[in-house]
Amino acid sequence: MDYILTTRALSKHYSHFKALNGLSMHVPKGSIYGFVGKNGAGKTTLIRLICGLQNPTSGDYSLYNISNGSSAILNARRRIGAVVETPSIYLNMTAEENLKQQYQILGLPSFDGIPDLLKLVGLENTGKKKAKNFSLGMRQRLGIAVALAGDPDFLVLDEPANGLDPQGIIEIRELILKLNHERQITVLISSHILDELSRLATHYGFIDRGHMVKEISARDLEAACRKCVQIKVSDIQALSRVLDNMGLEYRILSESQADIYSEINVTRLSLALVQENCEILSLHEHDESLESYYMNLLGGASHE
Ligand SMILES: Nc1ncnc2c1ncn2[C@@H]1O[C@H](COP(=O)(O)OP(=O)(O)OP(=O)(O)O)[C@@H](O)[C@H]1O
Repeated sequence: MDYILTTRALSKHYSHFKALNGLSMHVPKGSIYGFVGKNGAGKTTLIRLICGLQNPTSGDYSLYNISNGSSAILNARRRIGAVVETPSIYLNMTAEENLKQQYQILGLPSFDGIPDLLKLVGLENTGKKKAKNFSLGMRQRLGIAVALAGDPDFLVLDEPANGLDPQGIIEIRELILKLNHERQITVLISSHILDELSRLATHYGFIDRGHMVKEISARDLEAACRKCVQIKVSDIQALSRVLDNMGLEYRILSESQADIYSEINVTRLSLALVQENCEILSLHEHDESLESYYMNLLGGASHE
């Protein structure tokens, strides 16, 4: 797989405190990577390191396969657009003035791209309105427009939905999806709002106390979180025959247990099993959402 960002044993210590502790991370090209962790887990620290705002204590990382030890890392970083903590915008300026300012900072030859950029983030009709009079969602979108000024192919967003109202959250989500689908921009989003992330992310990295607990694709996570009915019976072969006859999808786990993935009619199933002299010993629904998957992971991590 082609990776935009990889880190190897990346650590950042503040005196004796390990904000990042041997972090290993892989952001695939074209992905929307949900970087998940509770407050203080080290998400912003990782972002600050890859943006070159701080140096690692040990370990290393690569952007576009260029190691942070190489002088070419400066060029690789130019391909990143980032909104870290709060959007870098001037509140006394309009959206257009903010973008002009950023174009000048980047030394871009003309302002021709600005109207398109304003349209892309849905701020084309804000005219003379200054950013201080924008809603939080509009400020966040302006911050993203500023981050997009250099035409990056890797966008890094630190908690982009923080403090936004439901409408603002939807607008940011749609913008991120558009950038990813239409412009092939790889996106790294740090967040602890799992429900929102689950609508976007193609990959996840779960971080706890500066350490990567698990990286998993959304597809694999969905399979791991798949809803099913867990059943325990006295005769697994009889169960298998009945489920085959009913055309249901299932997986045998042991001599007495199986997971049934299709929706079942419990009465019909139990009547059919009675015919086969097979007893149901237990039956319950298993639904592991992203939230509980995460809680289970962290529960596991805290006992390491
Ligand atoms: N300059 C610093 N000096 C000392 N400790 C720091 C410094 N910067 C960050 N930390 C600590 O490192 C830890 C990780 O911080 P970081 O900001 O990366 O967490 P985070 O996962 O982004 O959480 P949040 O969502 O709260 O921003 C925190 O405990 C924080 O207090």
